Formats: sequence, structure tokens, C-alpha cells
Amino acid sequence: MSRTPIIAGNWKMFKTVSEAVAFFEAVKGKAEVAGVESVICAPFTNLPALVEAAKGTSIAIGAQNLHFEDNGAFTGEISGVMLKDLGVKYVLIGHSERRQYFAETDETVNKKVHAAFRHSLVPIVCIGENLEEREAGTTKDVCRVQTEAAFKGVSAEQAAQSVIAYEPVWAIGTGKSSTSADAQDVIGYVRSIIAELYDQATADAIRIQYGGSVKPNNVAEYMGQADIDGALVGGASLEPDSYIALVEGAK
Ligand SMILES: O=C(CO)COP(=O)(O)O
Repeated sequence: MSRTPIIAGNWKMFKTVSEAVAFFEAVKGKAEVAGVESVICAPFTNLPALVEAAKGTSIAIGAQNLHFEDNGAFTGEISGVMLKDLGVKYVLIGHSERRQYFAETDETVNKKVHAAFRHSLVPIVCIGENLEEREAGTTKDVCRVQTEAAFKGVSAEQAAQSVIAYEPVWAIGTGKSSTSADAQDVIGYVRSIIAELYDQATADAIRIQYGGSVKPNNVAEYMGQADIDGALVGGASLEPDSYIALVEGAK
């Protein structure tokens, strides 16, 4: 089976439009490596300029969130209709910061996954345990609950196109990354859950990333693991040279 490696930068709440465009000009042609998919998930305000800048390149643009309704009286929200209209390809769903600070639940994550597919956006579904759960030994249980909930009512064909990002919360922005063996253990388990929910072909097709303090100097180690298909990267995706090194490291 061959899954295309996927490196996605999650810029979180960083970069003005001019900073985003300057970044893109610096990585163009460099963070484009044959056989590796490269995605920038930027703040909403940067998306029109980035989609324009990305034309003619192999770099895809993603959003960091969407509302689960297509339109309506939801002040301050952005829908899948709007993202699709812009030319965005990917959308992060259920990032732990959204779950923690913006009250997202397994149920809203599931609704957002359906909203993404209604508009032909590829969801990057984020799952992962917090420190307390890790210390209690419930990492796999937490990942099972989150995965099963996120994919409720999602077809095998849709699941096969999806991306899952396993991001242990305690490893995000802390410099304390999961060991590659631990990440492989959990990600292999998540793949087995997809096989149970669907079938082996779907499990073989879905791409699963590791996220949490991934840097240019450790990305290759994660990529060397059988079930790890890429990385979702925060801090190290913000500087052009670092981002280019991440994409090169995923070869
Ligand atoms: O949250 C993350 C990506 O979504 C990970 O962030 P860091 O790479 O900064 O640890």
C-alpha cells in the first residue's frame, strides 16, 4: 500500500496577510518535494491571499476550523461553503486548542467532519489525550472514543480520503515530543480502529499524522514508522527554512 506523506503546518493565530504572503514566496518551489504533500493551515484572514499565491504550485491551503452549518445567524463563524468558494482544500477539525478553549466536543467535531465533506473539503481530524489521561494509562481509550465519534455516519469512501492527526496534548508546544515508538503504537492502534469501523482497505488508505513538537531534526524519525504518514506542525511551521526542512524531511 502506498500513502502519500503529508506535512501540514498549523499556523494557529500567527501572521498578518503580508507576513503570510512573504512566507509563501520564500517557500515556493522549495517546500514542494515530489511525493510529499505540503499543506499550510492559516488563519481565515490569510486564506484568499494564500490561495492566490499557491496557484501553480503543489502546496495546498487549509483552514483551521469551520462551522458545521452552511450559513445562518452564527456571528463570527465561517462555513464550509465559504471555504470551498475560496479554493481552500483542507480544514483542521477538533484541534485540542478548539476542544479546550472553544468548547468543541466529539459531537461538534462529527458535525464539522460532515460539513467538510458536504463541500468537498478534506478534514484533518485531530485527536489525542491530555497529560492526565496519559498518566492514567487511558491514551488508547481516549483516541478510540474520539475517533469513533468523529467518524460517525461517515462513509468508507469519505474516511479513506480523510486525514487524522494524533496530537498528544501534553506534547503540543512543549518541546516534549512523544517518542516515535510511542506515536507509532498509538497511531497503529487508531488505524486498527478504522479497520474495525470500516475495512482493511479503508484503514490502509487513510493518512494518519503525528503532531506535537515536531521539528526538522525529528520529523524523519516519525516518518520512518510504519503507520505514521506525516506531521501536523505548529511552531516549526512558522519560519520558511524550518518549514522547507520539514517537507524535505518527509521524503
Ligand atoms: O498543535 C500542533 C499542531 O496542530 C503542534 O504544535 P507544535 O508543533 O508547536 O508543538
